[in-house]
Amino acid sequence: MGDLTIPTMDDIDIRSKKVLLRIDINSPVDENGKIIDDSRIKAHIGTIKELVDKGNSVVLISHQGRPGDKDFISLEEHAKLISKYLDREVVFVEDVIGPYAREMIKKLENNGILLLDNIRLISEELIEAPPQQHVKTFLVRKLAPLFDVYVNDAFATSHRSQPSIVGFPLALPSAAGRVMEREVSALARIFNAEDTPKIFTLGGGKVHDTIRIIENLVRKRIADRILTGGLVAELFSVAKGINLNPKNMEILEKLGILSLIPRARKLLLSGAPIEIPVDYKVEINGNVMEEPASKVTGVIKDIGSTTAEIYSSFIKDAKVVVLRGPMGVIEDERFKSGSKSVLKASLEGQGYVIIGGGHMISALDKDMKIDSSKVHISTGGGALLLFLSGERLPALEALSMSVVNSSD
Ligand SMILES: Nc1ncnc2c1ncn2[C@@H]1O[C@H](COP(=O)(O)OP(=O)(O)O)[C@@H](O)[C@H]1O
Ligand SMILES: O=C(OP(=O)(O)O)[C@H](O)COP(=O)(O)O
Repeated sequence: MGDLTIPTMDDIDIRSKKVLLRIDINSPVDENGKIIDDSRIKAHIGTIKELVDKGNSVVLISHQGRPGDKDFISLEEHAKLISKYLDREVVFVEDVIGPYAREMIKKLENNGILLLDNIRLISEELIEAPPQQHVKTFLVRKLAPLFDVYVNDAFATSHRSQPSIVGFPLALPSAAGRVMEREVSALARIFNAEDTPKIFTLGGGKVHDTIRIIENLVRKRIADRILTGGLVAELFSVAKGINLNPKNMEILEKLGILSLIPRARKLLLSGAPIEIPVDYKVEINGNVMEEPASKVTGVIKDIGSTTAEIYSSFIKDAKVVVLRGPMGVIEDERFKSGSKSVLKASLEGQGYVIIGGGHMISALDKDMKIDSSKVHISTGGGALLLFLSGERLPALEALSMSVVNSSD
């Protein structure tokens, strides 16, 4: 897979084997624990189908949420959805490494599919440690001997150095699944020096994460231009000395964003190519208005139409456009237009487009034409940005350490 030297499913003997397949079907759920978006489940169907069609028996593992959180639930509903999309039986096993799970795995016949329960029921899965340590966990020692091959298709979890991600590659012949392969090869294009200018459109609410990414992008000179939106734009506007009025400052303060001002200032003073909005769409007493950035009186909810136009013209000339995090509060239809404009310009432009993060993807309209040869919609959020900012992903490191073809 390019110069990343990661084995794919084409590089290992993977017919009529017992395969342990790590997927990421961690999905948003409602207050009753019901899955409300199953796009991550759908993404893995191709990999599962290919493995089953090659006569393998497949045991699926995934996490869902984190212990203590409302979305930390069993994978029973996930099994039903996988079964529906595959149009084959998927047996849900209410166990992970106990005798029942191991017996079910041993008994599994060719072409059979099991989904074990939430891997984070095993506390070891929450520990971040190197592969050499994780290969010694109960989780890996109990499961690895039951399999011939490990396949990791969980790109969206590849920034975690957890046992189910980094432990198994040291214990079994391993490969990247098709989702992982597609993600990495599409994203590796970003690092092609010839593909310039590269434009990063970064918005949304995870400002602490995003400033770290921007620091990496600037230090490594990866981005030719960074267009900011959402709360990220507000931070950089304040750092530039623009008065956003007390209402917006209060919101930024409550979210702990004001503490990031010194870092944002340092970036701006270093000459980083960071663009901020010249106007905003604001809400005043329930009404929507557009105001120049220097004279904001309402609560900022989106970039303004002049900013959307300027951003769109930059985007249209780019060779690579990366979009992550919406330009505004897209849950409210009235504040979706900034995100839609930059998405539309990206899809209409000549450049290669990478869209990540659940919110920006949900702003894509059904009638927006997506040319799959130049648009990559990533399953990843944090993993995507870390990869693009040049950080090494533990999942890929571990796969590159695995012994290819040792199953022969
Ligand atoms: N100006 C703004 N003020 C408050 N929240 C905003 C603003 N712009 C965007 N957001 C919020 O950011 C959230 C999405 O950000 P984030 O979780 O970082 O994106 P993603 O899910 O794509 O990774 C949305 O809930 C949206 O309402
Ligand atoms: O949803 C995920 O990450 P994301 O919110 O950054 O896309 C992955 O499933 C990783 O989950 P985690 O952040 O609980 O380790």
